[in-house]
Amino acid sequence: MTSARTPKICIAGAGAIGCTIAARLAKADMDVTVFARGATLDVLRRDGITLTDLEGTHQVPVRASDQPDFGVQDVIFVCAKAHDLPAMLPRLAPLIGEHTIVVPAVNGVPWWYFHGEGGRFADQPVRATDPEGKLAAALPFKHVIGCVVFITAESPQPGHVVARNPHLIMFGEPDNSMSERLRALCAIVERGGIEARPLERIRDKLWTKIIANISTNPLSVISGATLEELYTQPELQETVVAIMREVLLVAASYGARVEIDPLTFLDLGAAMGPVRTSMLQDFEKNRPLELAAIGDAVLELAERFGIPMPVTRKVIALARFRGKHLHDPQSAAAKA
Ligand SMILES: NC(=O)C1=CN([C@@H]2O[C@H](COP(=O)(O)OP(=O)(O)OC[C@H]3O[C@@H](n4cnc5c(N)ncnc54)[C@H](OP(=O)(O)O)[C@@H]3O)[C@@H](O)[C@H]2O)C=CC1
Ligand SMILES: CC(C)(CO)C(=O)C(=O)O
Repeated sequence: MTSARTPKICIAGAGAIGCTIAARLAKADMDVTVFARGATLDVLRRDGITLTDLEGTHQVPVRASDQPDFGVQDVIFVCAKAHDLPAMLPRLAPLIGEHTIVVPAVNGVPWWYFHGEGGRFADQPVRATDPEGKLAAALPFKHVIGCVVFITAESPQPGHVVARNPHLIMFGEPDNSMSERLRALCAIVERGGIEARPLERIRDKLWTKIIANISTNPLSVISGATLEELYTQPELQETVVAIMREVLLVAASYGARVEIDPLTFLDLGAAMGPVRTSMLQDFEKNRPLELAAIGDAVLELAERFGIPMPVTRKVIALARFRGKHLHDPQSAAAKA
């Protein structure tokens, strides 16, 4: 991002998070193009995005394409599930120029986690998130700005999204610097009415979000519970807290400063209301579950320090079992 002209922004992935960000930025008259596909692409071209958030319902026209032929972009928000990135990221190559910023708005341990900061594991891959090294090969690390998405959103039908909590995204350079481009990115996002915070230690907040996701998303698939239920019902709360304690130890081993204790987590999470996690939404739509980035990657990082995670491991396995059997037409779960 180099000049004072209106920045070109691509939102790649037109689901719950992608449509929320795209609608907010397009509504603020920014130069937004959505990289979408299938039925969603048709809806976006015809009706634009219909976003319901705390400010009401907005119908926002957007440009949309399934071909990366709309020129080099200043910022690309990658808004797909972690397991879809190896197919999506290489397709975005024509949109990436020397100064393009790429922001993966994706839950879990990012594939770039060990890049930029130095330390004991410097430049090592996260195998669970980038098993074949396709992401590292598709995108030079210098383009990446990390982010943590604190938005809750659901897409009941293509091109429609409901996001009823306040919108907050935290951003940070992988090398922890407070760069010009980081501040410029935050200014763009703020113009769209999304609170944007530039951080010097993005990994601290990544861990905060990882703790939220790993302690609730897989358990929501097993139980069908909302965030409010997971954080308040005694039968579920005990497992949520056990997972949080296990992950806090891993986060601390990597030097992360997580300021929220498990009890405060419960209060904050319960206040989010009857939200269905993105993993529960995927389960109900019979889609693959984001367990590699949200679950396996944390187990992988724990193993490097020899930290056992018995509760977390079992809950991930149970969620995987449910997901797998829902996809198997012969299973009782699929026939039910
Ligand atoms: N939903 C939420 O409340 C939150 C989600 N997150 C995280 O944000 C990320 C995005 O989640 P969410 O928006 O919920 O996910 P969705 O599944 O709603 O959206 C993902 C979108 O990406 C599209 N997509 C996938 N692969 C491609 C491709 N190769 N080319 C074009 N489009 C593609 C999908 O298209 P198609 O439908 O055709 O498959 C879909 O529209 C995830 O990591 C999630 O964990 C973070 C915070 C909260
Ligand atoms: C809403 C929240 C925080 C639940 O863990 C989330 O990130 C998700 O649904 O994936």
